[in-house]
Amino acid sequence: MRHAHTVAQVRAAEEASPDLASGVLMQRAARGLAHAVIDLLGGAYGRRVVLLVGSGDNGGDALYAGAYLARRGALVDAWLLSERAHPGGLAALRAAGGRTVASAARADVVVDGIVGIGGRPGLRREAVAACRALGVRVGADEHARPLVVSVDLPSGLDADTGRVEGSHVMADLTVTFGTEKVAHLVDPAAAACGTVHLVDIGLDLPAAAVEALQQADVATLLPVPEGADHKYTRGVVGVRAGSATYPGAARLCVAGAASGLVGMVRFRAVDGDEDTARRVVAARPEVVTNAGRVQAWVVGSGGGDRAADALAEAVGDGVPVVVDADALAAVDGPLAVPAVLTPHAGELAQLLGMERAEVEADQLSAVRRAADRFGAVVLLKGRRTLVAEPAGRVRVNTTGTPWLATAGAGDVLAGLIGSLLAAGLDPFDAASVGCWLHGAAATAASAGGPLTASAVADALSAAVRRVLPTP
Ligand SMILES: NC(=O)C1=CN([C@@H]2O[C@H](COP(=O)(O)OP(=O)(O)OC[C@H]3O[C@@H](n4cnc5c(N)ncnc54)[C@H](OP(=O)(O)O)[C@@H]3O)[C@@H](O)[C@H]2O)[C@@H](O)CC1
Ligand SMILES: Nc1ncnc2c1ncn2[C@@H]1O[C@H](COP(=O)(O)OP(=O)(O)O)[C@@H](O)[C@H]1O
Ligand SMILES: [K+]
Repeated sequence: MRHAHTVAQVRAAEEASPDLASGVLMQRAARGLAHAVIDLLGGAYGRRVVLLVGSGDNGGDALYAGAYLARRGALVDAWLLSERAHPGGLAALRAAGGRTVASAARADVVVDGIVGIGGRPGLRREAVAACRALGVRVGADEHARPLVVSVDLPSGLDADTGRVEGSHVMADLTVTFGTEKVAHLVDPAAAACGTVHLVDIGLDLPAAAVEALQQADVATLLPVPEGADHKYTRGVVGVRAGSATYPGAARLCVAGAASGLVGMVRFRAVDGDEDTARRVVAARPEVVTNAGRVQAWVVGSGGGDRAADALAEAVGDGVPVVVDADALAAVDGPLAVPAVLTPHAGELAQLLGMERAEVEADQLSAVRRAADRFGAVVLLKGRRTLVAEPAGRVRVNTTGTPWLATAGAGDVLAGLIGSLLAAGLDPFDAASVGCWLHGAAATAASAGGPLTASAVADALSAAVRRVLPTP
């Protein structure tokens, strides 16, 4: 599991550490930072390193790391952006042969130690000017540029929210200490961090504010059939998707549900259209269309106004339900059954009565608010899909590829989550395991190139197989 903590949690853990006063925490951080820079450059000797140094301990980390790099033969210049700089770090850099400069124009790597978790969002004018002089990307600028390594977090980001306000550094690599911060995982801030490398400095931390499943976590959560299981004990998922007007949505949602994680898939079109059902069975002969019990419903896209009736019928069965696409318009308060709502930003904006841009700018707070208001697990789809539950836990998904932004991919995801619910996972686990597998299948099927929703569905079983221990 990857964990992200808030600044307050990190500060409290640092205060409680016996290694704070002696400066040992900072030495661990600086050494980890220097090693990450050496790994990125493939060595230190003869490399031109420019440190951008602010007034606080973030600049101190950069200076101590600079001293370490200088001792290994790098040419290290520290551009001090404030009248104050960490005195111990500065002395160490000078003793190692590093210089302080008031300008610089060229570097193999720029180490961004302007500001870390002690900063307010946005960059000051002199910091922006220094970045521009070195070709460091600030926000959306695009120039020829050196590699940029940010210390703890790209300067100018808000550590705790995932929001971006004002200008900030765009990093290739962010080296962080003790734990990840919310900004490393949650978009749009996460998109500015590049690769995130965590250096363990020995902090004792409480439960995380945000977490991200890793393959080993998914392996422990996956429903796996046991010796005496039969198709009904493994779970039956019911799919209500598609209609005479939109038969494709039915096929895709069923394809997501039929990846083999449940014993059976039952199907009925949102409008009850028999021809849609015949086409689904023609494509997937294992799907059944007669009425019968299910352990979870997926009520999804392609049904227009009829989706409201389908959702009411599904809720009437008293089993958990995945509410996707057209069915989301029928949700105006908590449902009578455990539910996973799966909006994209536009649909979540409608659910909350906000603008889409507001949701995209503050995804974490929007998804938390929706989970609270609807008393349900809410999954906000995007590059970094968020899953929030009413009690406050949040997971962020880090698998996937931008090629996954393709029509029908959401239908596949809804079906997959429904199958995990029917197999017995709770809504929070079903939603977060579902989007992990969906992203992993997409990455494998894309192999760096174009993707269709059908190809994602076809890759699901293999994605599950790769997670399971080898027999
Ligand atoms: N403590 C520990 O054990 C460890 C700490 N560690 C490290 O310490 C870092 C936190 O250090 P910190 O608390 O000194 O704050 P920090 O982020 O350097 O900024 C402080 C100063 O910046 C300024 N400033 C504010 N906003 C700004 C802006 N927008 N743009 C520009 N400048 C701005 C403002 O000063 P001002 O200029 O206003 O006087 C403010 O006081 C943490 O991220 C990690 O790297 C690691 O070594 C692990 C062990
Ligand atoms: N930039 C991106 N990078 C990775 N995944 C993305 C990106 N944009 C969207 N996605 C994913 O693509 C899928 C799109 O789903 P959705 O918007 O519901 O499409 P549709 O309604 O056409 O099925 C979601 O799983 C979402 O998380
Ligand atoms: K920084």
